[in-house]
Formats: sequence, structure tokens, C-alpha cells
Amino acid sequence: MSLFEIKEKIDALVTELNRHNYNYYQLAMPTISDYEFDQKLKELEKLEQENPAFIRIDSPTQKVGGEITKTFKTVTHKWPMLSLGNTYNEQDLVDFDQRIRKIIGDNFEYVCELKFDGLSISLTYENGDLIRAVTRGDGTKGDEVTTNIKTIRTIPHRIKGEGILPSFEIRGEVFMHKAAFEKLNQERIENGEQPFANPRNFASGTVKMQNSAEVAKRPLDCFLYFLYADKKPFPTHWESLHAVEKWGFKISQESKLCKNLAEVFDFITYWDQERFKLSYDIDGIVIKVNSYAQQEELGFTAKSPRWAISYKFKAAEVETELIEVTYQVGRTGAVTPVANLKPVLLAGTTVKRATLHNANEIERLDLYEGDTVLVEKGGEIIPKIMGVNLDKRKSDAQKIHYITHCPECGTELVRKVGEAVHYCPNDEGCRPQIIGKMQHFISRKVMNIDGIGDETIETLYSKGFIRHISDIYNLKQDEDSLKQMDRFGEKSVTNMLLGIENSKQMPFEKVLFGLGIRYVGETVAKKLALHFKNIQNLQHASFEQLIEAEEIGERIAQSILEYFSDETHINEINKLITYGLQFEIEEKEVILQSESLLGQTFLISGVFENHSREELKKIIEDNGGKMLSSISAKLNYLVAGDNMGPSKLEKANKLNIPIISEQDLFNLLG
Ligand SMILES: NC(=O)c1ccc[n+]([C@@H]2O[C@H](COP(=O)([O-])OP(=O)(O)OC[C@H]3O[C@@H](n4cnc5c(N)ncnc54)[C@H](O)[C@@H]3O)[C@@H](O)[C@H]2O)c1
Ligand SMILES: [Zn+2]
Repeated sequence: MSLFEIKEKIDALVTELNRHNYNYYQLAMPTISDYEFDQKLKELEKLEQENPAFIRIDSPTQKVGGEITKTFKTVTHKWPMLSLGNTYNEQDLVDFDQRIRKIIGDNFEYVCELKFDGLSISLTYENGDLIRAVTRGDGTKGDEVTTNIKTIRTIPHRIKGEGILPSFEIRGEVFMHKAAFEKLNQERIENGEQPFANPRNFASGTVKMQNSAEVAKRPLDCFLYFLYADKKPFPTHWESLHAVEKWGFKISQESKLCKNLAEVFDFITYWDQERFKLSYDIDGIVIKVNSYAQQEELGFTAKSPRWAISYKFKAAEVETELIEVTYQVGRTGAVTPVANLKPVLLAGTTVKRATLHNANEIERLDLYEGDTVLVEKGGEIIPKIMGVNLDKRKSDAQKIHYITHCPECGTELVRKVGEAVHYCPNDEGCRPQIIGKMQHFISRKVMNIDGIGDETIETLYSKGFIRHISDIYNLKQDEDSLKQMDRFGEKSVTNMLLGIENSKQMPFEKVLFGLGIRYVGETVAKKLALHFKNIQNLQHASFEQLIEAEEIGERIAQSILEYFSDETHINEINKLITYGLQFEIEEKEVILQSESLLGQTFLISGVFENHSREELKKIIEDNGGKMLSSISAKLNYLVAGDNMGPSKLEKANKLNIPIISEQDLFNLLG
């Protein structure tokens, strides 16, 4: 290569890798595998080493990959939060070991740890209290996410014990267990939200959420693995790990003290096999020099410590044949494509299917019939297709196009502008939608109706007993004929009818969730119930009034409007009201904490530093204030946080309504 070509190559790699960093860290949606990314980064490193004059300051070899965001307070790290050098092969570890021996001699130990696939966090404790939690950010500065991190049960807010330092930092990895990921991601798919690709992305998306109450609902966990203090009380990393465990921190029980490289290799070989049995994802092994004095001697590069390295496992992947793409219709009408594969063994299980998410994914992969595909088992339990082996494509194969009509009822599918998912709009006539809606309604998380299960719903539907949710409440009429039916019997029918009767006491928010309005999942239903109090208010709410409610965005508002514009839905609700289901929230008797806001009206808008909008609302109401849902001359105060809409601000200014901050509100309370 000529010098000119080398420079071109370096520039191209820098641009490409920076784009991948952005996709990976900011969007949590990488488009190439970690392995490919790391190969390209190594190529760049090598070119730069040979041609140092061409190193660019924005080169990904010169900095840690993430960035800070504007939505949180920025905090400068007392000790930079670095990355780790990595490798996928054993020879590099031998070289690493030799480099170390050259500098510190032969008398040292390694600590081998699992490399948890999550996001790193730095916790600061003072006098035993957790006072701050900060993300890695760009390595120098990070986002302060203390409130969110405090929702993680395994992170102590306060520690007690012997020898606790008055001030220290402890770092570790926040992650989500695979089972929790599968469950929550499934809920997202059902609610029409974009699913996360893996637990790591889900965890990092969660830590950066604005609403801590929402974070609390998503179970995260954390292993701690670095202690930092001005003067470390222990001479080694290993001793620190065991001390902090006594202080109350969760450390991994799988770490191992290794005397030499052979023991390190044993550890690697063992975990390469066993990693799939863990309840969480790891993407490799971290090898650290144990003694702090020796760590200091070895020092750092621009991006990572010289005394540590990570050995990364290649993702488990295998080639197999695509048999066909089939389509599943969910209860909200969302149509999900599934790749049916020639069964193949991968990471200890037989794989027969892979998710394709939506039409974009089929397009991205450019799938043809009978293609040989590369299947990867990453975070998820259901594997995904990474790519196609074009060499093996059959010459007469046809390109796969996403279907245009519902495979269940033949209705033409619709896809809204800006959305990835196709829907079957025939919600009243499409079997899986009808059955799915009723199954959702009776399920444990929704109306929790005893004595009736998914299969019963299918049978009752097939026999013509039920077509709508309201029919469930009419089953009593058919008691005698039901008792005559196969596999039903006296007792089970009595139980079922009792369960149905009891469910009439379920609160409004559950009923609302049960109606199956698109995008109205459990949390949204709760917010709507709290905000609108009863079905009439919700049914007649305008678009503007809907988006006033906490966490209700335009997409949800639109979906609610559409739902209530359908006569069948209104009839259905009216029937349910007649049957005695709850369509308003029980107004609890309020005992005021004070009367300092009595007679005053408030409206809350924007995002607040210390409280959620619902919390502020409660504080106002507990002190005698009244909430209004829109800006009018009747409004006394507009409590404004960050990112308030400009139109509101303008309106409030026009009407001369005082705009106050969160702090001003508390001052009003006295
Ligand atoms: N596919 C893509 O587009 C893309 C883009 C950018 C980065 N990446 C991937 O991300 C990697 C870079 O990410 P990175 O800078 O976070 O580095 P890294 O993930 O390779 O290693 C550093 C991180 O490991 C974590 N870690 C887990 N367990 C640990 C333990 N026991 N001790 C110490 N640290 C532990 C820490 O969070 C630390 O910040 C790349 O190697 C690449 O594989 C992929
Ligand atoms: Zn259909």
C-alpha cells in the first residue's frame, strides 16, 4: 500500500468504527457482530502502530467507546473508567503474559473473572452511604443515575461492618438475567414496542430511563469487581473482593486465583462450555494481575490497563438451512415472521426456529428460499439469524417477500408510517386475535380468573359459546349445557363461573389492561386509570388531553382514539359495565397531610429532577391542591420541569399564569 492508500484506509476504518460505536452505545442496536468489530479495530490499531503520523484524535483506538447524554447530570470520574484490551485467541494471552513478565518478573498471580455482559457502573460510598452512581460514559465523564441504580436490590444503600473505608468507589457490572429479559421482551412485543436484541441492551436502556419507578419494575442485578480508594487497605485485588463481600456487596462466586497461565487456560476452557448454564450472559473472561503494586508498575494505555485483558468467546453460531418463513398473528393483530430451520445443535440445544422480528429484518437479511443461514445464539433463548451464506444459495431460489395478507383470515395487512410491524386489522374476525384477546383478559397478570385457562377459551370459542370478552360474563346462562360437555363436569364449571363472578371486583386498571387496546400494556393502563379516573373520561378525552397524562405519547394516544372510535368496542364496554365490572378507580378517602395548597389549582409538565410527575401530583393532592388537565384561566400554577412543550409555555405566559419549579412547589408547602 502506498502512504496515500494507508491514510485512506485508516480514515475509512475510523469512520466506520465510530459509526458502529454510535449504533452500539447510543442506539443499543449494533449492526455487526462484536467479533467483526474487534477484528476491524485490530486492523486499525496495527495500521496506526506502523504509521503513527496518521493517528487521528477521533480514532476509536484512542478513547473508550461510549458517550455521555444530556438527560442526566454529568459527573467527572475521579479515576477514569477504562475499557479492557481484548483477544479471541490463546496466542495473544501468551504474549500478554510475556509482556507482563518482562516488566514485573515471574512472581505474580492472576485473578480470573467472568466477563459479565452488561454495562459498567461506578458507585461512591461515603460514611457507609451510597451517595452516587455514575455510568462509564466516555470514560472521563459519565451520567449520574443514582436513583435508578438504587432500585437494584443487590446494591446496598447503606453498608455496615468492620474496616469499611470512610470514602471509596466500587465498580461493577449491571446486567439483567436471561429469564427476566425473555419475559419483559415478550411483553414489549405484545405491547407493540420495539424488542431489545439482548439482555445487555435491555439493561443499558433501563439504566438510562428517566422514570425510576419504571426502572424498579425491570429486575436488574449487579456484580462488583473493582475497589477504588485514595489509599487501598488491601495489597491485592483478591483480598479486596473478599473484603467488600463482607461489607455487603455482591461479588461473583466464580472468580478464581490462578498461579500461572495454564490455570488461566483451564478456567477459560471450563467456562467456554459451562457459560450457557449461567442465568446471565457472559461474553468472555477477564484476567487481572492480582497485586496492586504490580498493577501500578504496569500502568495504562490510553484506553485500558496493561495489567488486565479480556479473553472473549466467539458467539455460538452454526450454519443451517432455512426451511420456510411462517407468520404468527398475535392478540393485537401484530404479525411476526418466524424462520423455521433444519434442526441443528447449537450451544447444547437443538435449534429449529429463529425470530425475524418484522419485514425490515427479512429485507436486511435479503433472504431467499432454501438459503443457508448463519444462526447465532447470543443473549436470547430464541436464536437469531446473523446472515446468509451466499456461496450456498441455490441458483433458482426465489427472494422471500413479506406476506401482504393475513395467514389466518386473508385480510390485507396494514403497516403504519414509521412502524416496523404489520397488523391484521380484522380484529373482530381473525381467530388468533379473538382467542388471544380473551386469553389475555383471563390471564394471571390481567383479570386473573380462576377456573379458566387458555385451552378452555379455545374450546368455548370453537363450540360457539364465546366470541367477545363480554360473552365470558354471560356463560352463566349456559351452565347446564356446559356441565354436559366432555372434560367440563359439574365441579369445574361451578369453579369457573365462581372465578368469573369474582373477577368483577378487579380494579379498573386491570379491566383497562384486559381490553387489549394496542400499546396499552400494564403500566400504561395504570397511568391512564390514575389520570382519567373512569372510562367515560378516557373515552371522551381528546388527543391533547391524552398526551397530558404521564408517559402517554402520541402513538399511544392515537391508538386509544382509534379504539374508542369503533362502535363494537363501545358496545362491548357497555355490556361489561352492565355485568358489573369496575370502570372507575375507587376514590380512596384522602386524609390531607396539610391544607397549605387548599383551593389552589396546578398543572404539571415536563421532566423533573427529583420526582416523577405522579409523585408530584400526589404531593399536591395530599396537601389539598387540585390538579387540572389543561391550561386555562382557572389555573393557579404551572409546575414546569425540563423539556416542557413550547406551546404550553406560550399559553401559560399569555394567561399570565405563574410558572414554578419543583423546588418552588415545596416552598409553597412551607
Ligand atoms: N458490534 C458493534 O457494533 C460494536 C460496537 C462497539 C463495541 N462493540 C463491542 O464492545 C466492545 C468494547 O466495549 P467495552 O469498551 O465496553 O469493552 P469490553 O466490553 O470489551 O470490556 C470492558 C468492559 O468489560 C466489563 N466487565 C465485565 N466483567 C468485568 C470484570 N469481571 N472485570 C472488569 N470489567 C468487566 C466492564 O463493563 C468494562 O467496561 C468491543 O470489543 C466490541 O466487542 C461492538
Ligand atoms: Zn387476520
